Amino acid sequence: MALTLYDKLWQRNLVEQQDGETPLIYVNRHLIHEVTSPQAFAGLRFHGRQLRHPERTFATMDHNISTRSIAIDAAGKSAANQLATLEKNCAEFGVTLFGMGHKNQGIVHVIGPELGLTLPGTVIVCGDSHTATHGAFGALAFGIGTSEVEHVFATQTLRQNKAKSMKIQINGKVGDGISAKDIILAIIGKTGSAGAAGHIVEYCGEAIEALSMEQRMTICNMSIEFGAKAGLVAPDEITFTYLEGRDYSPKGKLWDQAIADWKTLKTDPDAEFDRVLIMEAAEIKPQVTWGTSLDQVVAIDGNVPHPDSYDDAVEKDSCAKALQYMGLTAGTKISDINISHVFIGSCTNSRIEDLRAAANTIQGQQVSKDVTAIVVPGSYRVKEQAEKEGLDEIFIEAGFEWRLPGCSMCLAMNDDVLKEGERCASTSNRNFEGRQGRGSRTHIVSPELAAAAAIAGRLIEPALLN
Ligand SMILES: CC(C)[C@H](C(=O)O)[C@@H](O)C(=O)O
Ligand code: SF4
Repeated sequence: MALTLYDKLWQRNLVEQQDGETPLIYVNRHLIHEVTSPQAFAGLRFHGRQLRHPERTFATMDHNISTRSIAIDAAGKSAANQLATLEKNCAEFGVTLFGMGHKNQGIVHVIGPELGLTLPGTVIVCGDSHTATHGAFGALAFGIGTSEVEHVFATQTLRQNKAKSMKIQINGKVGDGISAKDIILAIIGKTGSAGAAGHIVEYCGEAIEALSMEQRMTICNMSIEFGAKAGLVAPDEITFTYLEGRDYSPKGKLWDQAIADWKTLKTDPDAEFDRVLIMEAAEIKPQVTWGTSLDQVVAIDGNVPHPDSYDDAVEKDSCAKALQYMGLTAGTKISDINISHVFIGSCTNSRIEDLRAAANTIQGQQVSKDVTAIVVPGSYRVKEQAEKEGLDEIFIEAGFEWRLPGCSMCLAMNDDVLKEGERCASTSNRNFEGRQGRGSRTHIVSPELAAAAAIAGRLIEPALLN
């Protein structure tokens, strides 16, 4: 029988499947952070259990750390408490921790791939919804709840039903200046924010194959934002080149064996998907979200929609509510929307290529006097690389703040918080009400568009900046 990539991943990681029971799958790598692990460790302690395979779990501090200082208490007491708890738990249970200022520290979904912890064919879980990011390597990767984190700690397995499959094929080549972020936002605009609910999405087609690993991660990262359980891209030469020589990648003979195995990880030509969506790359323009869900998105040359432009009563209503929350009037040109803040960061767009793209956009120009702009690298390794290339200086000279790695203003769990009514062009992945601070207004965009907006003080197509 012809199999999809997902079928193959499922088969190779299935431990046990009994009639009438939820199947059990093996977990190769378990990533944890300070927010969703404390109760799971407490559960282990309560039951007097150990980790089944402590060497398969890796911890980092990312969500509520300060981006100004590596002091553990720099972002407040409750953050410090959570971070100290993670430190204590990792020491007690024998888990490798990349803590404050460690050279491997960073956002969990940035460090997994860059350390070579994320490998094709494996199952990777984390108590975090953007675990889908790692699917860019042809790994089955998804977020789990805290009680599941405890289950994985204790057994290195997970109870899981097989999901449905969906193929999203992007034909042809994207136009100049179109980024991976624009592709995924255009997909979500087309499907709606529950468009892939319950499905594992495989992204394919010429436009996807042409993407670098970092760009593929941007796409897979946002799979969860239209309801997908996980996203996948079949591993290829681009994947292998990226992984070769990374700290935890296989070496020597094992590397050769791994490559031979990974080459089999692709959907068979006649395999069938439960759903298929086909789009043309050439039709995708730079995207901007105008509302409070990811499918409330238009092209940069478009206008803020009117509630009456929707036939569906629920959509009409959510458009009206979003306009009110966002302080926008229907019909306004997107490029007439002024912004007060720019955030370049998050597990969607804080890797070296994102920072290069943003730096390249602003070269020689100054951040608007009405805008506060921050750049938060995704990890210490990204930060180090960026500084080696002089990107930090380009940002600082233009008037950006160059911060320490972390989740930062993606969800404002630390002290990088917007005030009520402040409007941010953000490279992160969620524009929900209050996401970047109570009453804050978020426009999700690519790194290029965020950088251009910082200079112009308004949402603008990067190509029109000069
Ligand atoms: C804190 C964590 C549970 C959460 C998630 O699961 O996604 C966060 O990373 C987010 O992006 O909202
Ligand atoms: S950067 Fe944002 S989306 Fe990613 S893990 Fe952190 S809070 Fe979640």
